[in-house]
Amino acid sequence: MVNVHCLNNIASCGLDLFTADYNTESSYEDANVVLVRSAKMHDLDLSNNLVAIARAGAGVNNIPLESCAEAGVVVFNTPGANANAVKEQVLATMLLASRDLIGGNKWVEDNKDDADIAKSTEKAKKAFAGREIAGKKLGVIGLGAIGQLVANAAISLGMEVYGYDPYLSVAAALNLSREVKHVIDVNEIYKECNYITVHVPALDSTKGMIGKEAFELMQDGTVIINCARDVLVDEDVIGDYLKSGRVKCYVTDFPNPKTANMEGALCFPHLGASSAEAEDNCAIMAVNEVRDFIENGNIKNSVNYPACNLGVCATESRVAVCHKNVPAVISKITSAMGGANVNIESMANASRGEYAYSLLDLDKQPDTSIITELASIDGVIKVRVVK
Ligand SMILES: NC(=O)c1ccc[n+]([C@@H]2O[C@H](COP(=O)([O-])OP(=O)(O)OC[C@H]3O[C@@H](n4cnc5c(N)ncnc54)[C@H](O)[C@@H]3O)[C@@H](O)[C@H]2O)c1
Ligand SMILES: O=C(O)[C@H](O)COP(=O)(O)O
Repeated sequence: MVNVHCLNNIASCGLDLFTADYNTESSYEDANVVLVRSAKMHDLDLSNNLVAIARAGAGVNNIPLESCAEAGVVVFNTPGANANAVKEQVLATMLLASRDLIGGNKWVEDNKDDADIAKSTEKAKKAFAGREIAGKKLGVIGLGAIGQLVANAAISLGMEVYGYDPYLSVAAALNLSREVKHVIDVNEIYKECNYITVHVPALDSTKGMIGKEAFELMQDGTVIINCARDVLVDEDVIGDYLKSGRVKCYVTDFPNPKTANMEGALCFPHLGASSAEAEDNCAIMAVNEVRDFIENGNIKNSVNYPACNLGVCATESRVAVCHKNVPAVISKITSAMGGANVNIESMANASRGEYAYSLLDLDKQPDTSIITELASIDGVIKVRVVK
């Protein structure tokens, strides 16, 4: 039985994909697999039973990736599974920041008992007039799963789109409209664009990336949309730029006591991925990744271990080894197998930074003594008999 613990609610259509071999009611302490959305895991212990964490979503800044790698816990996310939901939220907030639909709606609420509301509407409406987004310039910072969808949709809505992503993947580049102006200096976006939307992960290198220097380059009336993570924008200084009018509106999906009380900030309670479709997509992708890892040892969409795939095991046994990416580990593993007269029929190995992963298909079931021997090799982190 494989014990699964859900730290957040995970859509049932995903959980339903687990067979009777999985117990989805496990405690966190007993879990072999953890499914999570945004729950913070940095202060949680990683038990020896734990082999995988699947983030049903994109951002993994709530998970201690390095400690997990060090403990042989493979962390997965679900790239692109909630991208359309965020794209739609960005488009909606761009319109809300341009036309005062929220103010207008509030006016109707406040005047709902006025018998002459139809007449007073025509006088009141000028207070809520706005601007159109067509013909305006949108800068998209980060052209991954979400950024590319936002950029392409904005082109369709008649905007002039600038895109910046120094690490743009080939797949993302192929999906991007040719009409998107790909800039190599992000300052071009800060200087030129009326709307700026950010879609990069929260990393040490991206924290505070939209700060004083960026605000100083912007035009008056710039709209900034942050449906990625609060730490990307320097929220200690943006209030000053909202007051001066340099920034017209700061849309954030990550309210905190500062921004929730900031005039000119339009805050939402982390709704980007909260569509039924995105929740289903993420749950299904997360469970499929976990099942392939548990049942076959294969790794796809990990954020701390390399991709590695040997398909479905056709030999007597398969062993998976999480290890350090250092010399001689693999030769010691293969020597241990040879010494025990176990033949390796096929093998896959891949590395990612300091960590590596090996899958070995064997002609017979290895004794527990061989598994113990493998686990004791210097540099080996975790050994699992998959079959
Ligand atoms: N509000 C929400 O509910 C919600 C939902 C999904 C994702 N997110 C956030 O949005 C982020 C992006 O999601 P995604 O699915 O597009 O991820 P992604 O990994 O597909 O794309 C991220 C892109 O950012 C680029 N990038 C990294 N550093 C950069 C830098 N310094 N400058 C410019 N580009 C840089 C990468 O090359 C990549 O193309 C996530 O990490 C998460 O924090 C929020
Ligand atoms: O990074 C993500 O995928 C989003 O921030 C969504 O988070 P959620 O799953 O908690 O809604």
